Amino acid sequence: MRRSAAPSQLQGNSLKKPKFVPPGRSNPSLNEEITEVNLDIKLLEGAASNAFLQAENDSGVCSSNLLPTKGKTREINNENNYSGKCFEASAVTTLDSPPLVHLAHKEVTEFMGQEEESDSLIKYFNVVWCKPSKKKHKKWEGDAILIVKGRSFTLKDLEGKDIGRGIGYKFKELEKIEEGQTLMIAGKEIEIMGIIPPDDFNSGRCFQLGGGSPATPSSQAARKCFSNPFKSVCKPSSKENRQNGSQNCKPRHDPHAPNSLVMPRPDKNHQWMFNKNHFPLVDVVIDPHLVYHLRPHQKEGIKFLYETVMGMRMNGRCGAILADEMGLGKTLQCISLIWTLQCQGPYGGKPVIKKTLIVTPGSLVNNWRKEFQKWLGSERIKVFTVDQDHKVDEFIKSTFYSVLIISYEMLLRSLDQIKNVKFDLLICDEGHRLKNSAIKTTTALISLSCEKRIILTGTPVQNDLQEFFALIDFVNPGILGSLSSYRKIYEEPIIMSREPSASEEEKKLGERRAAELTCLTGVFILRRTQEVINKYLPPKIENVVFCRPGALQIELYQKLLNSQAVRFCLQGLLENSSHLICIGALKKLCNHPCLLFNSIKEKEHNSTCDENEERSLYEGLLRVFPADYNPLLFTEKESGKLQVLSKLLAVIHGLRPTEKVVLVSNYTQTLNILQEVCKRHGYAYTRLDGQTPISQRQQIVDGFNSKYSSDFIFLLSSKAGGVGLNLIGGSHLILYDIDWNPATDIQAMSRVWRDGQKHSVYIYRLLTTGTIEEKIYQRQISKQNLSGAVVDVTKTSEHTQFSVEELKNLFTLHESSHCITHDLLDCTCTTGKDHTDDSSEKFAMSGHCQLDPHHQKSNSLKPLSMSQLKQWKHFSGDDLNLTDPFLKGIRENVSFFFQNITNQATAM
Ligand SMILES: Nc1ncnc2c1ncn2[C@@H]1O[C@H](COP(=O)(O)OP(=O)(O)OP(=O)(O)O)[C@@H](O)[C@H]1O
Ligand SMILES: [Mg+2]
Repeated sequence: MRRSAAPSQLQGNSLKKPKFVPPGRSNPSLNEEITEVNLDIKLLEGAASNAFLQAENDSGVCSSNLLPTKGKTREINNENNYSGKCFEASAVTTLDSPPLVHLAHKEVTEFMGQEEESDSLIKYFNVVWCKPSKKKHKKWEGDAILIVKGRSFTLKDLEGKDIGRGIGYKFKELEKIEEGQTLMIAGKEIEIMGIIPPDDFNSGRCFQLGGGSPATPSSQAARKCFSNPFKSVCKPSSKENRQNGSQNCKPRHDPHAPNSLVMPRPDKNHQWMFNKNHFPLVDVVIDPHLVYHLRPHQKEGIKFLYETVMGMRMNGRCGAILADEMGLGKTLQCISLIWTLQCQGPYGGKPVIKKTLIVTPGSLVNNWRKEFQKWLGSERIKVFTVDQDHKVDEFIKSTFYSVLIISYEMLLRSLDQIKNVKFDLLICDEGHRLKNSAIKTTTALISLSCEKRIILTGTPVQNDLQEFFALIDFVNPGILGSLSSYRKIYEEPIIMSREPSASEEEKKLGERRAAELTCLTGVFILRRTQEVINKYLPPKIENVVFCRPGALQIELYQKLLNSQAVRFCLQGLLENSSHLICIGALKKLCNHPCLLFNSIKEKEHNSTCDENEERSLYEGLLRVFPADYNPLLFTEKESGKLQVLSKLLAVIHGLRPTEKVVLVSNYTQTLNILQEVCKRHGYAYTRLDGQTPISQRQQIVDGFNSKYSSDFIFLLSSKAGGVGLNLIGGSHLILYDIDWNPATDIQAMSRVWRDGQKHSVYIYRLLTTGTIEEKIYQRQISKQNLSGAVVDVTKTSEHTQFSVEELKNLFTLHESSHCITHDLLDCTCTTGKDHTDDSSEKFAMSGHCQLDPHHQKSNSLKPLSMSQLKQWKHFSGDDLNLTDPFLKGIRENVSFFFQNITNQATAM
């Protein structure tokens, strides 16, 4: 887009130009409400007919012109400067500028009669605007989008906000608008910079970069991002230095060697921006020592990271999100990048970075150190990990280390010191925790001046598009504009288009905006799914096991459902979060009745009057327990799941005595019970939960993974240690309970099926049949709201708000069903229903249902959908044809199984 003098005139009057912000730089001063962009088309369509009604209510309308009179132009002006004033447009012509069209008057009477002007007459233009002046060199104040339909127009700034509107112009004048023309509208002088194709408007692209493509440096701020990335490393050099430099300018490794991995060369534009000293171009070649180990997707990933942090993919924007699914080796890709940039660079071979900061969850600090050691040995890169005995000070004082690895918690504590260090590269591992820009960790990291930022995450966005914005804005600040403009331009249309009541028009707009957002952010986000490493991994056998509840559980469950508290919830009589207390009690009961017993006792001893609901929930429950009930002496048969678990452990131990089990729960109290079961059966175990000191975590993990370890079971709290851990010592993973957020469960399940795993992996997810656990599972697999909109945007964690209908469903026990999840699938097979031997045979022969044969079975770690679940094999617990030896061993207490095998061809 030709931009004439506008950008050059920005200098020196920053206060007045906040809206001249390219790639949607945020404009915090903008508080006014923004007109809904997604309704533009509607607005414009309605504009003609509603014009007079609107005018009457619009404070910006000149009252004397309320009823337009013949020969007068009506102006609607939203700008404060002009508010309430009737702007009489006058011809302002300068010698050099193109002739200014004075938009002239209209015939009001004609106006109403000419509504038939068709939709196809909507036109969009890029413009720059300023206050009217006769000066030759205009002081353009901002970019804007001019939308013209028939006789009406709307002028929007790049945040999507209306900054001017008008109706009633002579059709001819609006029709003949062309590039370079200057107009006076809405009290502003505008220059038409170019025509915007309708697609660019509908996609929202025109609001970014003033209509330029992401790869074109089209604006001031985009150029500003080209701040010399090498300035700290590659000092401006004298002629002499340059010559010396040139002599050493050979690639560090042979770019022509077989299997060499050479990074893409910067293009002319990049060279012009960053190689002012005209150093010779040198190939950046990844150390063959590393290349030897790299998987193909990792080679691609390194190229992607290299190009992104070098500002080669997007106008000097240096932030990247590597969102590969879990276990794809994001750590190795980053280590390769660090090692490369620390030793090499494209201009004269000068290294690009000196110091790197890696921020990671506490339990992974030592895992990073180990990975550096694993791939680069201890001599190449000197890595400093912060812990209680090794403080940031030590790193600062020494010139020995180039990489600082620190936990998020420690970062907050040492922020002041860290701010004093010049880091050239910042890597945030498990960076989805930065999804909230208000939290301390995010603000702390934002405050670091480092431009090259990488977020690593296996679960990029768990909740919503605003969280997605926070991640994007962290790595490439301002790229999506301010939060308010992002909401108007992307979030609202996308969400609106997914509402069942969305009109065709809204649907289309939402789709286009989603596509545009994907396109815009896709330049610096890379996500590969687990499929890419499947072939390097052993088979995975995933089972969902529906466990029959014990008699005590059923009785207590019914009592809970009949309690006054639950009844009030269902009648919508309780306003606060008492339904969560009911849900919590049911979940505890599913894990084991003794957990519920403990809660009741606890409430008995220290209840306050505002806990009436909880007491009413528990009323009469103690009588259901045996009189001498001792929670410490709990039995396995009291809980369906515990009974199955106990059998399962015995079967695994019996059939595969050398294999190990990772046993996961979300609750420490439940882990205590599971630990007690280990003790009772004499199983050697180790445990990692929120209480485990960070310094000990890696040791515990290493111990378990070691082939010399005698531990049979690893007790893991998914919330504390679910992310990032490598637990390949275990080949069986049992999820004892279920979380509302599928990402938590997926994270936990991904700990064992990853690179380095030698055995077939067995995953068991235990659910209590007919209970709330099944409902949560269904919610996990059926809720896909925004999935696929941008990245894996899955809105699932909203578990605090339920409609009465939803609560009714949650608070129902389905005693007679073998598996309500299967009942819901509308599967024609008779498995799980009362069936004869015949029917079970029929099912066994077909292996599994194929109700949806066109649906591709996916091995990716995305939350399952109902239709994917239909593809899984399923068996009732009493299926005589059950061949899986593990399932056979536990079938007695199981009402139903779902099973899915990945990499079956090589299944052992
Ligand atoms: N090319 C490779 N060859 C062999 N092993 C590899 C390779 N790449 C990675 N690994 C190993 O795979 C395991 C998983 O890697 P890593 O921890 O980096 O995964 P990740 O992508 O960070 O997953 P998560 O999202 O769960 O943290 C590690 O033990 C790592 O050493
Ligand atoms: Mg990781």
